[in-house]
Amino acid sequence: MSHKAGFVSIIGKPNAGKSTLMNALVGEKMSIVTPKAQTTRHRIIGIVNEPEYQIVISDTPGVIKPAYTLQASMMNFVEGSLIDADVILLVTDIQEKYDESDVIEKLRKTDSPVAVLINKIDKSTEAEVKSKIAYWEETLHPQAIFAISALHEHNIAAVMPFILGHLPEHPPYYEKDALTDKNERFFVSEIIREKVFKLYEKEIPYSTEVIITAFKEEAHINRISAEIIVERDSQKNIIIGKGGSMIKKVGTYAREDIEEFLQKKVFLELFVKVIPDWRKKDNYLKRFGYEH
Ligand SMILES: Nc1nc2c(ncn2[C@@H]2O[C@H](COP(=O)(O)OP(=O)(O)OP(=O)(O)O)[C@@H](O)[C@H]2O)c(=O)[nH]1
Repeated sequence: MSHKAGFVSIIGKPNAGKSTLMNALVGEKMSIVTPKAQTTRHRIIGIVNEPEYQIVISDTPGVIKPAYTLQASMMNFVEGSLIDADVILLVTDIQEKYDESDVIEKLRKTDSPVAVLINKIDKSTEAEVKSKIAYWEETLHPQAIFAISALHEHNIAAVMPFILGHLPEHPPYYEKDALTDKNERFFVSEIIREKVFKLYEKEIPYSTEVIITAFKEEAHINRISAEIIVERDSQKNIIIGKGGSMIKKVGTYAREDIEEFLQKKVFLELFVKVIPDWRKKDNYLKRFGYEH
């Protein structure tokens, strides 16, 4: 029996709905989804496995002009994901307010087949959809254009045949029962980071990193310790909140989701640590997994 396998990269502006689309395609809550821009920092790989094919999907950080070292390193992931992709899915919010010319520039340089996915059509009229389709036809001449709602899983089924049509014959790259190449610790830190994104405002989420410092698996409970890293004492105070009220909320919400994810009882301990200007320091970026 012939087998197809290949790499699909999802790219687009911050908040366009890339993570939501990947979750819809992979069918599991794989990368974190929040209403704030730039929550996806790493390349996350989700894998769709069927007897006759294996699709490896990367969800990339939103394309932005880098303002500091962390963002420059985030953009390296995007460049890398365009080079090794068999299929590129460009996700664009139908109400996009950002200038998308930098994304379009990147795509003009690639030889891989591109589909434009006009997302969030649940928030628009038919006339808006038609005019957006015409715009993308004209601007990029992609191999295909789909009008979708990733959140409501509308028209997602149409994307699969496009992907499969462009996937080369190839043996599987990963074990056929693999869902992702990231480990449980990674997802646990992502869940905690998601709560930080949801509970704090302004620059706080962007100044934060979460490190899992202990992960002990016992028969009926996992004991997990994590550090929330911030850049300044003032941010530490905000993270902790009055009498520890805020950090308690982070801990409670995160623990509930981690228990659901691991299907096990969890004891979660959180610490807040200040590392001045960690986002500008190469050694910390490296340690936190942002290759440079
Ligand atoms: N109404 C509507 N909202 C959507 C749809 N798809 C995604 N969203 C919402 O848009 C927001 C951003 O979605 P994400 O999937 O996190 O976007 P992203 O492109 O991965 O964002 P970054 O990781 O910041 O680059 C979330 O609040 C989603 O629920 C959709 O089809 N319709």
